[in-house]
Amino acid sequence: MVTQPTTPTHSGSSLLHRWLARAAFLALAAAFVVPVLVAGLRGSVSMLVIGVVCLIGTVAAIWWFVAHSGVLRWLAAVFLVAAPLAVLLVFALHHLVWVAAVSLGLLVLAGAAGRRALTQAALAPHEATTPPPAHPFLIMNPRSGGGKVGRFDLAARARALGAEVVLLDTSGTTDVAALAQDAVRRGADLLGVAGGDGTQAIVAGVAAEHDLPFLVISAGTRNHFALDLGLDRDDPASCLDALTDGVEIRVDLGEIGDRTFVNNASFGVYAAIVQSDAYRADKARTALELLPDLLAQQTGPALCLRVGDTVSPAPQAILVSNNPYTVDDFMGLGHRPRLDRGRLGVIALTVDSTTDALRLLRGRRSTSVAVLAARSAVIEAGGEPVPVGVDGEALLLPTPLHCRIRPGALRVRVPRDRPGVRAARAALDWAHLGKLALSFRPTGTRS
Ligand SMILES: Nc1ncnc2c1ncn2[C@@H]1O[C@H](COP(=O)(O)OP(=O)(O)OP(=O)(O)O)[C@@H](O)[C@H]1O
Repeated sequence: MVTQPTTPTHSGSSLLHRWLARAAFLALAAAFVVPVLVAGLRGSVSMLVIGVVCLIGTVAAIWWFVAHSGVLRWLAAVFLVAAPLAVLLVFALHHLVWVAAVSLGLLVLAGAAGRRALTQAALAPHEATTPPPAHPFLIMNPRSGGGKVGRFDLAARARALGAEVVLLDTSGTTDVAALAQDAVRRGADLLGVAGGDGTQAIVAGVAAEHDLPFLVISAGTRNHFALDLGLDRDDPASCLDALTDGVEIRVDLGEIGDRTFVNNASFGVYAAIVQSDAYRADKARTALELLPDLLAQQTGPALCLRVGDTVSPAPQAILVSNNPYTVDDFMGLGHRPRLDRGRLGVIALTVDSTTDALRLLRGRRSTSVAVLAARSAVIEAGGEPVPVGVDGEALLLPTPLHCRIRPGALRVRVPRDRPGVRAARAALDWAHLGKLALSFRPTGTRS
């Protein structure tokens, strides 16, 4: 088996966000230096004094604001608001409102650049440059996504790029793990799948076992893994670019018993919802509306969830995910901004009454929902087998079931140019921004 050396690289995005951080500080400094300069050039003593006092005072106030709490922080905040107003007033009296306008513009620019820098930094995974694979092996499911393999001519395109392609015979169930293991024995140096997330998970497990890079081709219906990797879900052919112009990122894998999952394992009512047609079509609202009825009709052994010392004695639904979802919705229908945090996301629903069920519609704030992040979780059901959805595949598994995260277990080869992960608005943290501006190493590494 061949493993390629990995060379850390200054990825375009990490360079970009460090320069954005520096630009934010330059704009901030310019916002205060410009009025002082103009005052000096005009030879106005009052303007110069006010300008210098505000400049020095602002630097001190920023420090007080960042480094202290309580009254000192409040006083610093008052100064930070009052200083620009004082400068504005003095410059207005000297008919130089444009100077204040330029200053204000620079402040807005500093804030925007700073926020953008932190948002990018929060999302950009560390990329490594590795040589293109010499013997890529790809499994393609012609039935996935209603026939995307055929529609996008994926097999011919991949073969033209030097890949060995096996099309699944969907008249029966093909053992995709055995296919992948055989390819590794024959010298494959990359494994990939054009198909649903269930197939992605099985082959990703084999790739991780041999520390080989894995290629995700978004040819399924939902492509949740591809979405959270920042790949193009509308054009699966674009994923093949990774074969010729790709970089590697490392992501975590989830494990349930001896199976690998890339997205989630769902239990109880969640399992039913995840496998429903409404969910398959991404109709989150419809799936949500199913919930009260499903809870009322629920059958099967009672579940018990253990996460460290926390025990949920009788949840009706449990969702364990490879890294936590942004749970603005508790259905796990959101997305995961990072896949390399080394934590499982765990959501448990416990509903004792119809009122509770209705409260669930309020989402995360409902008292019926527990949201946790942990390295492992155990699901018990009195030793009975339970239905589980593993990356959307319906299984019946024996209990107790141990779930755990395998940090950085999977090398994923992605196209250098790709849409990327949807940005969540970052808070403007100047201390963090300062560190970013002064850093000369690539950021976005695992923490
Ligand atoms: N290993 C396999 N061998 C043969 N057929 C398979 C295999 N895995 C899945 N199939 C069949 O292929 C079809 C498509 O399944 P798959 O999960 O790949 O894609 P999908 O359902 O379109 O995507 P998603 O999982 O995102 O909803 C299903 O009818 C399934 O039964």
